[in-house]
Formats: sequence, structure tokens, C-alpha cells
Amino acid sequence: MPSATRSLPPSRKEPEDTWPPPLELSDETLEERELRLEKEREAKRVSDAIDLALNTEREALKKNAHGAKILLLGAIHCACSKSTVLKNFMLKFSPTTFHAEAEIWRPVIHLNLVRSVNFILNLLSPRSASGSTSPTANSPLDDTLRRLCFSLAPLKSVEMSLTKRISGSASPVVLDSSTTSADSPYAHYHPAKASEISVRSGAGWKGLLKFRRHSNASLRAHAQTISLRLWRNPDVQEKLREEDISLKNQPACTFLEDVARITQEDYFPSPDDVLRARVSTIGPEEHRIPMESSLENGNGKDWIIYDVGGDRSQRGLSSNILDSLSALLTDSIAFNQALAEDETVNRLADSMKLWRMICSNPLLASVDLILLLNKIDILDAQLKAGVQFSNYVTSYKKDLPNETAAVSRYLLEMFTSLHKQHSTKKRKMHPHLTCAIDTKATATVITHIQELILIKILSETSIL
Ligand SMILES: Nc1nc2c(ncn2[C@@H]2O[C@H](COP(=O)(O)OP(=O)(O)OP(=O)(O)O)[C@@H](O)[C@H]2O)c(=O)[nH]1
Ligand SMILES: [Mg+2]
Repeated sequence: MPSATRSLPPSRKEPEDTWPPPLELSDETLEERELRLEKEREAKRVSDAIDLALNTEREALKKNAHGAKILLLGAIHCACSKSTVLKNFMLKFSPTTFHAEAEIWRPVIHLNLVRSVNFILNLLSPRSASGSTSPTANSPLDDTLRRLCFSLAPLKSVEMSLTKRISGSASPVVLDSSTTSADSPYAHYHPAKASEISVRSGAGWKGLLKFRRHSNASLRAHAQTISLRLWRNPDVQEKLREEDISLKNQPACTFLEDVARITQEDYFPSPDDVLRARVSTIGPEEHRIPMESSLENGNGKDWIIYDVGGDRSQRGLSSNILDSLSALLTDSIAFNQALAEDETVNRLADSMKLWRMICSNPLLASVDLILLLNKIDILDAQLKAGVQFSNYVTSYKKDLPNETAAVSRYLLEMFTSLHKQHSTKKRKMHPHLTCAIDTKATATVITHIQELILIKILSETSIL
């Protein structure tokens, strides 16, 4: 028989560190009490071991983890704002680095300007008889324009030397309308078809530009002629209208408005200039964005953005980035343009196809999706200019308003419903309509993305 002794002697106290605090069990025998305490000590040992393991894991995660990993998706060579979105991230999170690098964009901005000028000169020049597609082919160039073309002819070699500096080769990787000869099939400029100077991924091309400040003396010498006699020349503007060319929708071409400012000897590119500067990137890139303010991201870690590139049929995802926390599709709302590589495919339709593929990709099933539909400013300008959205997107009824608010709502509904239909698991998506060259508006969108991602990081590291 077990001892019948029941209550504890009142004088005996539990040690202070006993966990959990003793229960007052007046009918507990001494043996039962010992047994209970042993069980409680064991439970505490297990609980402490779990806490220690969790803390060690949390610390290891904090040490090794990056602030966030983002997979940047978007068609290549579509000028769908991938690089511009990246520049916005850099400006927001790493303003000192952004400003330090601004100088590198100076020759790019000058090249953008020179190419716009040479494109116009190409358009005005008399074409060779064979293969010409220009309406100016048969009309004699008036004397003033001829003299103008002659006086700006040296800019061809300025373009070549800038191209060489930036891409490392005198001829661009891909030719575009501004540099093509008169009988080239590109003699007609079309924004969707215009390929541009391209640089290979990596920071190599920036390295090339870092240490040598290029002289823009030749460009400066022609600044007045470019601005007053060419760009503000009503005949030239008329010619562009006849050809149905809107350079104003090409941010890199809008440097024509700023010739005097950007050709000054001490010109230093502003953030807006850097965002408008255009150089096409080839190949996948990994961008590490250091956080300058640890307050901004909570733990001061670098953010890594993978621009995985891809093509229309397949977007390769490598296994080492599959644990990426978020995927961000950046695309432009190009409802009235065709793909450069296939004239029969509408770019908006292609964007939707890509979005469908991303939503249904099993590898991304658990990844948060963020959608940035860019160039809302161009959409707005086109609708205001009378371009009918319903002519290109036939599911948009003709009696619906041809206005930015209604069209944007419709676009968001289309992308949201594709997400719902094609996601294999239930998850949220975060859509935004943006103008990526508007730094202020984009900063707000990035703050929103940042909050989403930080909540996710914190919950994954069990801090929340
Ligand atoms: N108006 C306007 N222009 C934009 C917007 N986003 C980007 N751009 C401009 O469009 C051009 C192309 O943008 P990028 O960011 O270089 O496009 P990308 O997707 O990196 O293009 P690739 O490197 O060729 O694949 C640049 O001159 C940008 O300044 C926008 O929202 N509105
Ligand atoms: Mg790019």
C-alpha cells in the first residue's frame, strides 16, 4: 500500500526556479508529488530545448537572410519597364548609390538624344531609289532642310562613338530605325519595332563608363541647331505627324525637349533623367539593393531582385531562386501595339498570356504575386487623343467610356479574374497601375510592396 501521508508539511517551500509553480494539491502524496514534479521538469526541458532550437534557427535566418527576394518577370525586349522599376527600387532604398551612379547615365542620355536626332534626320533625308519606303522619297528636300541635315551630319559619328563607349562595340548589338540606312526595312519608325542599343547583363557596361567622363563638346556645339532648327521646326513636326510618329510617348526621345540643359558642360543627370534613359538589357540579372536605412526595412538586409528574363514561350526559373518570396510581373499597357517579333500578336494579349502562365506555374503556386501594369500615362494620353480602346480589345463594349478610369478598372478586372481562374492554390494578388517614370507615385507603390514582403518575411521567421 502506498503511504497514506497526504498533505505537505507547511514549512517546506519549493525552490524559486521551479517551473511551473507548484499546484496546491492538498490530497497529493509525497510520491505523487515527486512524480508530478519530475514530469513537469521534463516538460520544461523539452520546452526549453524547442525554444533554443527556434531561437538558433531565427538567428541563423536573420544572419543569412536577405531582406527580400523578388523575382522580376516580364517579357524581354518589350520595353515593359523592368529596368525602370529596378531603378525606382534603387532610388527608394539606396538613394546614395543611385545618385553616385547617376553620372554613368550621362552618356546614355546623350546617346538617346543623338539617336532621336539621327532618326529624324534619317526620316528627312532623300532615300535611295531602291527599297525606299519613305514618303519623302519622291519629294525634293527643301533647301533649308537640306542645309540642316548637312550641318547635323557629324552627329552620326557622335552616335557611333557613344555606342562604342557604352556597348563596347561601334555598331550596336541591334540596329534600330535611327541608325539604319535609307533602304533598310526599318526606315519607317514604329515604337513597337524599334530595337535599341543593348547591353549584356551585369554591371560590366557601367564599369566601362565609371572612370572616364565623356566630353560632350561636339553635341554642345550643335545644341541650338538641334533644339531650334530641328525639333522646334514646324516642317519637321509636320513630317512626324504625316508619318504618324509620336516621339513624345518615347521617354528617351523626350530629351529633345531638354537639349540646352542636358548638353551643358557641368550637366549632372537628375533622377527623372535617369529613369527616362533607355538602354535595353540582355540576359538574366541579379540586382542586390543595399538598404541604406535599416528603419526602412526593419532589418537592414540587402534586397535581391532577379530579372530572370525569358521569352514568350517559356520563362526559366532556376531552382536556387524558387524560394523567392515574391514574384513581380512588370508589363506595359500596350493595347494598340504589336509585338516586335510577331506583328500578328497584340502586346496586351501577350501580357495576359504571360500572366496566365505565371498564375498557373506550379513552381510559383505559393509565391505572392504582384502585378505592375506600367505606362498608365501613355494609356491616358492615347485615350485622350481619341484612340478607341474597344477597337483593340473587342471584349470592351463600344458603349463603355473610352476613359482612363473605366479602362483601367476593366484591365484590373481582366488580370484579377485570370489570376483567380489559373492559380492552383488560393492566394492573394496585388495589382497596381503605375507610371514607372513618376518617382513619387512609384515610391508609394514600392512602399506597399515593401510592407507586403516584410510581413511575409517576419511571419516566415516566426517573428510574427
Ligand atoms: N511614359 C512612360 N515611360 C516609361 C514607363 N516605364 C518605363 N518607361 C520608359 O520606357 C523605356 C523602356 O523601359 P525599360 O525599363 O528600359 O524597359 P525594359 O523592360 O527593361 O526593356 P528591355 O531591357 O529591353 O527588356 C524607358 O525609356 C523608360 O524610361 C512608364 O510608366 N511611362
Ligand atoms: Mg531592361
